[in-house]
Amino acid sequence: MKIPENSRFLVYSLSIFFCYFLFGIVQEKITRGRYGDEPNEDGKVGERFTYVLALVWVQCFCNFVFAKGMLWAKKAKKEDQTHTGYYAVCALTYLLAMIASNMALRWVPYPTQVVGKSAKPIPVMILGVLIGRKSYTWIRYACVTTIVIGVVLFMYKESQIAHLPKETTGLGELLLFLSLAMDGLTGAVQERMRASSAPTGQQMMLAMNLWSTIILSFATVLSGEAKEFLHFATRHPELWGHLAMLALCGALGQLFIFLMVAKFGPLACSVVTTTRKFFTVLCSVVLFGNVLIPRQWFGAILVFAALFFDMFYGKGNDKKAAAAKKSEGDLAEDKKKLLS
Ligand SMILES: Nc1ncnc2c1ncn2[C@@H]1O[C@H](COP(=O)(O)OP(=O)(O)O)[C@@H](O)[C@H]1O
Repeated sequence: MKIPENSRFLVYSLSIFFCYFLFGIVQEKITRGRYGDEPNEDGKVGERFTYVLALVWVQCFCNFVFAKGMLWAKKAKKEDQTHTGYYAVCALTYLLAMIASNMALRWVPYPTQVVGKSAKPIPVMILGVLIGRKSYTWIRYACVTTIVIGVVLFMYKESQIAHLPKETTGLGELLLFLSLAMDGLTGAVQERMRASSAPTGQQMMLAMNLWSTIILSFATVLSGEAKEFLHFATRHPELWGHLAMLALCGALGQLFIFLMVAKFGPLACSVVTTTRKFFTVLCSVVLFGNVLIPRQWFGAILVFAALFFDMFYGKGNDKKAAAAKKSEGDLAEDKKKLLS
């Protein structure tokens, strides 16, 4: 049965929202919770889990196994012809983006990191044009920029930031910038894959996680984190249950991310993941009856207006822009042939 494009977009988006909502809860449990009942130096009971590289390794490995299982159960119509170099580069930029944004948390507070990362669609769009050879109309540029401005206005919280110590080394901001640049590069390489060999979501998921697992295996073993992680898991076996939950939500969420990237492109995917954070906060505002300040109302209106406008006017125009770019290219080619 052929599912209409709009319904498919909605199903993928809602699945991403749902899986990453659960993923966030389990991730918080692992990284902010305490394991065991031994008293600690900080006076609190229990040990904290601090093995970020190992945690990402587990996720990438499980995602790889999940994608392999999916492709085993239902073979793709054609072999994946994508250049291996694309996958290796993409896995590296994707990992660097994740590591940089995690490291930034040492210097900037969590709300700042979330607000900073909300700008993701902008580098994805710019590098998509500069490196990924994509073209967009001015309507799409305007809508995506408006969505990002709206989300930032909505999410920014002065109160939480004002209470933090003002040690502005600029390193946290630099890492956030680096992370955004890496997100942009990941999107740009994915655009090239789509244009050259159009792999399916499952094929992309399989290859990218294979490369990520390989890169991270070196990193976790060489840094000594693999050993420490295994000791921690042996001391606190309940961690395995939490990791299994995290891996399941993460693999399902990532499947829909890759289906979205393969079918609708990395820009659409980054808009969905960015608005996901906005909708999560909006839902909690509605559920807990929190009051919005005028700036947040304005931000929310901007997001909705730009999403609707883009839905009706953004898409068809991208095709026109691509066609215009192609005919410009053809014209230049004809001219060259005539002159030679
Ligand atoms: N274009 C993409 N390619 C591969 N994975 C992606 C892409 N976009 C998002 N993801 C995955 O989805 C997760 C959630 O994305 P997102 O909600 O934007 O969070 P973050 O701000 O941490 O990047 C990322 O950690 C990453 O694993």
